[in-house]
Amino acid sequence: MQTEQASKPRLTIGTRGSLLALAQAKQVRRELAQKTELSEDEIAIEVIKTSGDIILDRPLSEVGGKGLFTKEIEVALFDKRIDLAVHSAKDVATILPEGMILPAFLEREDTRDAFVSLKYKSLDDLPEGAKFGTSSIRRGAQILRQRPDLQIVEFRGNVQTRMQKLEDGVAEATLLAYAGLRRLEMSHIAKQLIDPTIIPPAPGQGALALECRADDGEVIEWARTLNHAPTAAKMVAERHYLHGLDGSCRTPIAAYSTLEGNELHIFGQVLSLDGQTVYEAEVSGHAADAEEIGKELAAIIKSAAGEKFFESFEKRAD
Ligand SMILES: NCc1[nH]cc(CCC(=O)O)c1CC(=O)O
Repeated sequence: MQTEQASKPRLTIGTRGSLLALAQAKQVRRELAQKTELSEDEIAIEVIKTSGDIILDRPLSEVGGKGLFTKEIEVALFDKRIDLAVHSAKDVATILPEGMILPAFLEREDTRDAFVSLKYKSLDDLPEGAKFGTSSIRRGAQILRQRPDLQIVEFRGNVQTRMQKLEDGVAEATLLAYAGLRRLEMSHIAKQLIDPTIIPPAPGQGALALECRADDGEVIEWARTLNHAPTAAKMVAERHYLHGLDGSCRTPIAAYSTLEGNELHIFGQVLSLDGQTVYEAEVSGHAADAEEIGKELAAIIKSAAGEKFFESFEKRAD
């Protein structure tokens, strides 16, 4: 672990060490310095390795499980080695460890997935049977739904590693969160932005979540200055929807929510791994009822798909 700046910081932010995670932590430090009495050099950034960063040689769906990219950071929060964790909201499990809260969600970036390829301009443009790289079961299922002829290949690692894999011919194309590309100033590598009404993103995609100890009043107050209420309403709906479906990261689950005035709308999609079975539904309501809206969407999809459909994912070998 390394600590950047500040010999005696007033606040220590914990983050994963990827370029994307560091960019996100620095954005939070910058915004805290603008909106609170803290200055940038009073805020340290501590890099923490998570199991998701360490276990790189196995498919993500096998390593799976909740909190793969967050657990070690939460342990550091608990041990008071850090005071505030910055996460990609889509990596945060729907149930937090005892004593932790999410005091704020930052304004959401573009939620869409981006099609990235060296040779091809769009998903439709890929030749018959081409190799498509992704370790996300959601993206794999959604791609196979659109293009059953494609061959899904395992594709782990950070954005730079995945670009190298495209160069090496491991796959002809991949999908990456456009928000991540923008934060890395790499949005130019996106060849096509995917329509979220056809391929909805992962719940939480594109938003940053802050996590801290539930009894740390000062940090909660600082963190709340960064909260973006419309984003928070969408996160509440999307996270309750995911929880209602038991988002164990082994079921392909997607959601796309929008907010017009106080009217919150959420579209949910659940697929079989091969993309051949798809359940979709949508629910609208007042943003203040975000929790109920998310739960209702999960209940509708759950009853349409049936318990057996969800159990089939849990039983897959580890
Ligand atoms: N699972 C890894 C992960 N977690 C968050 C992002 C992107 C950034 C975001 O959604 O805010 C990514 C990479 C990707 O999906 O391309």
